Amino acid sequence: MPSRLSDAFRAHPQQQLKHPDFTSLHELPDSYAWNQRDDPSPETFATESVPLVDLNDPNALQGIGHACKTWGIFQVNNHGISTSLLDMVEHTCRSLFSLPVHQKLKAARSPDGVSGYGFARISSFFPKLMWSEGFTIVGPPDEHFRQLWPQDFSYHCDVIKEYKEEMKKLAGRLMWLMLGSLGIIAKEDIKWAGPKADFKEASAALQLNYYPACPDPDRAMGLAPHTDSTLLTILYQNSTSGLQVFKEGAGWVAVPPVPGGLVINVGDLMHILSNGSYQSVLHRAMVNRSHHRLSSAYLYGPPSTVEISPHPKLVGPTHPPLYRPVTWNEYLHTKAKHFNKALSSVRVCVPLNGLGDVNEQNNSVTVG
Ligand SMILES: C=C1C[C@]23C[C@H]1CC[C@H]2[C@@]12CCC[C@@](C)(C(=O)O1)[C@H]2[C@@H]3C(=O)O
Ligand SMILES: O=C(O)CCC(=O)C(=O)O
Ligand SMILES: [Fe+2]
Repeated sequence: MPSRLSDAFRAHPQQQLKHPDFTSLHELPDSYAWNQRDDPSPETFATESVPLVDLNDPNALQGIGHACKTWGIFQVNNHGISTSLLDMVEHTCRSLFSLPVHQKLKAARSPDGVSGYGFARISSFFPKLMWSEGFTIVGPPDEHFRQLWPQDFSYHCDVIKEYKEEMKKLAGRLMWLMLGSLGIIAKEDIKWAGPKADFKEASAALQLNYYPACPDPDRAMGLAPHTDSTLLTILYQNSTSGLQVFKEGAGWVAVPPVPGGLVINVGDLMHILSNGSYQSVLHRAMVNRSHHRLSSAYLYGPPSTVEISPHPKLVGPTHPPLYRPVTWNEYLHTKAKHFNKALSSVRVCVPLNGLGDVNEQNNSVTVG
C-alpha cells in the first residue's frame, strides 16, 4: 500500500486530552501555568526584526537567501494570495472555533489519526498545557466538516480547497526562490518537482490555530517552542500578534502581523536539503489578555515517499553531508518520537565547527 502523510502517526497513537471550554475559565488553572517561559528582555524587540520581502521585487531571491541564512523566517507581501481568500479562511476558522465544545468534539482527531480537532500534537512533550485549540487538515476535510456544520459544510470545504490550491502554487514558487538562492536552479536538480518543475506531487497539511483571550497571559503559552517538520511553512496570522522566533544572540523576537502579509519559515526538511545552510527556525505563539488570535499554517513537504537528503550541489570534500536521507513520513515518525531531538537523530556527521543543532539548545522546557 502506498504510504501517505495520514499514515505517519499510526505507530504513535496519542491520548486525547479533554478540551476545556476556554470561555468559562476566568483564572489560569495550574495545569496551564508555565513557570520557565524564558521571556525576552524588552530591548530585544526594538533592535531586530524579521525581514519583509516583496515578491514583486527583482531582488526577492537575494532577500530570501539572506533571510533564510540569518533568520530562518521572513514575511512576504505581493504574494498573489487575494485578501478576500485570506478573509474567507479567517472567517471559516472563526466559525469553526466558536462552535460549542461538544460540536467540535464530533470532529476530534482520533488517537492514531492526523486530521481533526484537538490539542497541538507536541503537547505530550511538555509538562503544561497550551492555551490553544487546533484543527489539522490532511486530505479532504469533508467528513469532519460535515460533522461540524451539517448545513453549510460544503461552503467551508470549498474555502479550504481553494486555499490549499493557492498555497500549493505559492509554496512551489517559494521553493524555487529558496533553492535558487542556494544555487540550485535547474529543473533536473530537483527531480521530484516533476516534469513541469511545478512541485505538483508535493504534500501538505493545514493547521488552523485558535488562541482564546487569556486571563493570565504572562504565565500561559499558546503554542510551545518547536520547529516545523516541513520544507517550508506559510503562516497567515490575523491582526493580533503572538508569534515569536528564537534568534541566536537576540533571544525571542516578535513577528508582528503585516497587513496582507504572510510569514514563511524554514522547516527541518529544508534544513536537511540545504545541508544546514538554512536552519529550521524555533518559534512559539504567545497569548493575549483581551484579544483572541487566529492563525493558519500551511505545512509543506515533498510527496511522502520521496527521500530528502543534503543536495549534491551543496556537498563536497569540504562540506560532507550532515544528514542521512529521510522521507517526510519517516521524519514525522521520528519527530513524534523524539520531538526536538529529531533533527540530530538523522544527523550523520559532526560539523567542522562542532556546533550542535540550534533546535536542541533553546528549549527551556524539559522534553519527556
Ligand atoms: C504534517 C504535519 C506537520 C505537523 C505534524 C503533521 C500535522 C500537523 C503539524 C503540526 C502543526 C502544529 C505544529 C506541529 C509541530 C504540530 O504539533 O502539529 C506541526 C507538525 C510538524 O511540523 O512536525
Ligand atoms: O500561531 C502561530 O503564530 C504559530 C503556529 C505554528 O507555529 C504552527 O501551526 O506550526
Ligand atoms: Fe509551527
